Amino acid sequence: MLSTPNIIATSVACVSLALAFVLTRFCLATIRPKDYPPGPPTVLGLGNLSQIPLKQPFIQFSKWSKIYGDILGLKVGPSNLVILHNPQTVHQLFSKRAAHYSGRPYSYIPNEHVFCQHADKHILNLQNTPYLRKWRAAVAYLIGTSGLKQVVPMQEATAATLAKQLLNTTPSETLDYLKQWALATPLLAITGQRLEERGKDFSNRFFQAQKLWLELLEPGNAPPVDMVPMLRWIPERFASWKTDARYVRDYMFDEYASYLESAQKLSGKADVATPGQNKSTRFRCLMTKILENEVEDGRGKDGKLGFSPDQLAYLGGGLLDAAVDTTWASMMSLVLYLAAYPNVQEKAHEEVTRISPGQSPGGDNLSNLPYIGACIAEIFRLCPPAPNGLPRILDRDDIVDGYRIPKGTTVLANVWSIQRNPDDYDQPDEFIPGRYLNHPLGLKKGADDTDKRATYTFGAGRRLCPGEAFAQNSIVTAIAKLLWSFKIEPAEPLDLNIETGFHTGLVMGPEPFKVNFVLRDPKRREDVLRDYDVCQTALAGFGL
Ligand code: HEM
Repeated sequence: MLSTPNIIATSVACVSLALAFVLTRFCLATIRPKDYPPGPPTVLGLGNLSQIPLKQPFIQFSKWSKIYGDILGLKVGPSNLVILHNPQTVHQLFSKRAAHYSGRPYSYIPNEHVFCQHADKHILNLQNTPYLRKWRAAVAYLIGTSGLKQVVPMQEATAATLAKQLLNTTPSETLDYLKQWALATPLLAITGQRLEERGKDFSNRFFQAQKLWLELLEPGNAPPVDMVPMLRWIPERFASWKTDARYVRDYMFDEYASYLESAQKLSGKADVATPGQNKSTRFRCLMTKILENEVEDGRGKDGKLGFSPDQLAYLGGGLLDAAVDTTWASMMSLVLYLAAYPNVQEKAHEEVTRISPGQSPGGDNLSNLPYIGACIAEIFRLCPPAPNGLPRILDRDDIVDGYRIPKGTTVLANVWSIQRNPDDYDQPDEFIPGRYLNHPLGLKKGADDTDKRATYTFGAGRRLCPGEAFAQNSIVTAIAKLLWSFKIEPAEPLDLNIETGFHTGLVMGPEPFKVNFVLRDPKRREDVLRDYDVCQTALAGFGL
């Protein structure tokens, strides 16, 4: 029999041994694995964690890629992080090997404190499963190039509302109107709700939830609960991330349900009889269409596209959340650059007045604006709202260009760096929209275009953003109407420097700036108001 002191000594020794084992295992896991892609030397216990800047890490990744190569391997504590810096590898992994590179990494806070019982329904968290394919099939048809026609009047109406609001604004209010516009368009198209009817409280709650949500998702803001599980047990009064997560969860829970409710109401509505048209003009938002199973060639009628009410609520809510901040950031960058480059703005204005001399542009005219399209493409290249894209998780061991990438590695594409590569783009740091008129991918003469895309701002492969065409149309419509009526003038010196003039975070956009929207001609005030009325009448024709 052991005496009490011996039992205590043995227990202490066992616990110490167990702790030493866990610690050693942890430290060994922070060392670069064999044949892993090269990167800066690691520190025992931390890997490269202490060397990765929290602000705009993509700039440091880009610098490292010049030293260690296009496939950069880092250790974030015990986890593996691989960052791709060339389009061919992005294509090879995200498109050709999509079966293994299309899941999203697990993260404790979103899963256990935000999505909770709905973790298997939110697009941000969907893994590479048959449900992801069903989700994307329903959405791709409705907001892809072919399904977008019905949304055009909504995009025109929210753009006309923005122009009307900018008639009576101060430079400090401008960005707020752009923000409301970025929410109004997808809110109407996806959920059938009009922002005017939901009011300021809803809009405040929406943007507060987005802000907290993006902060929670941004590495370094919340404590590293994925790496140090003990931190999960800290009580809420010492862990503000728990309060923030609750705010976001409640927003999703309440508002996603309200989106479903309005979609259901629209589903029950009778057709609207519009004089001179024998076809139904009743408006059905994207969620209503899915509810009615009205998808390409009746594919939905056999039940394959059926979604449960909770699934549909999270489909619409997740889609809306993904649409707003990204579009707002792109629109702000575009306004910022047009104000800073008056020559480019003049050329874009001339293009709009050429195709629509007497009235604010709309309808088919909007698909005939190559220079404005080039300005937007150039903004996507220079100021991608997600400079590192969204992370993918590798679901098996893989060999890439001779390097071994272990299962469970998080893989990112450094979009910012890829789109500023001097081998591909002339004067890559300059705002030169004309490059997209000279070459469909904006590439310089002689650059290899194999497996390259015009932009990586919307990602690549199986998880490519399904809202690309929707965002593009919304921005063209709004900027064309604004440039037709207004001149955008700086109200203060503008900072275009990515390190000082742009905020960091999961969605990157310009720091607040001030510009004036000056009417090009006092007579245009009437035109703006008339355009607003025309667009409102068009909405009424859809029963809205
Ligand atoms: C300029 C505006 C936008 C930008 C820059 C943008 C960018 C992105 C990026 C980088 C991704 C990740 C892609 C990947 O993993 O490869 C993404 C995903 C997504 N985007 Fe967008 N997006 C924009 C607008 C929109 C809009 C308007 C919608 C909806 C109407 C939308 C819906 C989504 C959805 C649902 C996903 C998740 C797809 C998935 O995980 O399978 N986005 N977006």
